[in-house]
Amino acid sequence: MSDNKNSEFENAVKVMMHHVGEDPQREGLIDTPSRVRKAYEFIYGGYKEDPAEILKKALFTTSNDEMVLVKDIEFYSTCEHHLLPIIGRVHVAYIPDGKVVGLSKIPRVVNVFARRMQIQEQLTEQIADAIMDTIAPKGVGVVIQARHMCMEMRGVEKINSTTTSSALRGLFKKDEKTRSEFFSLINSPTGNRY
Ligand SMILES: Nc1nc2c(ncn2[C@@H]2O[C@H](COP(=O)(O)OP(=O)(O)OP(=O)(O)O)[C@@H](O)[C@H]2O)c(=O)[nH]1
Ligand SMILES: [Zn+2]
Repeated sequence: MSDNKNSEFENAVKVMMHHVGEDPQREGLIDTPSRVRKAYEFIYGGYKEDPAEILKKALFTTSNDEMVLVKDIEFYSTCEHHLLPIIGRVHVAYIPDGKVVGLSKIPRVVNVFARRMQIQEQLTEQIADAIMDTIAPKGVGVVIQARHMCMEMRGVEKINSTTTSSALRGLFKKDEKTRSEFFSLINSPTGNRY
């Protein structure tokens, strides 16, 4: 970002601090606007990345056509209404059709979409659609379980509620057996992790 844009952002942070009753000039806050800018550049770094490009970097030919599930991918996002954290885990499964993707690319794609201003349902769908469009598998299933800080720290103040959303494509939508296999794998305990 240019110096001009950086100071524009940092001035906005000072305005916000002043608005809530702080003195942006007090010693402890002097460097805060630039820290907030750097934190935002990371937290919203997903706008600069292309999920299709990430997935295409590691596509391998296969004859395997059984379900692949990457479970418990933790993520941090922010809701587009209050810019407060959404904290949760994503489960992503797909059934290959001639191609498998490098496993690490799935959490990478989760990060790209999570590091944007989001609502949970859209995040769920974007992950499913990116995999469907780029790998062209027989089907994709994505489930997200998350906590919304805008429902905990403020607003309705419910600290124990969890929101679950799902996006099903191809066989995961059409075939009852695939869908139940997916949900039972998600719900089965991971045990000691191997
Ligand atoms: N569907 C959906 N809603 C969300 C998500 N994150 C936050 N919200 C909701 O977005 C809504 C925004 O509602 P508004 O009435 O415009 O905002 P508000 O006055 O701050 O609402 P309260 O949170 O109820 O105080 C709230 O009900 C939030 O709970 C999300 O990921 N998905
Ligand atoms: Zn919110």
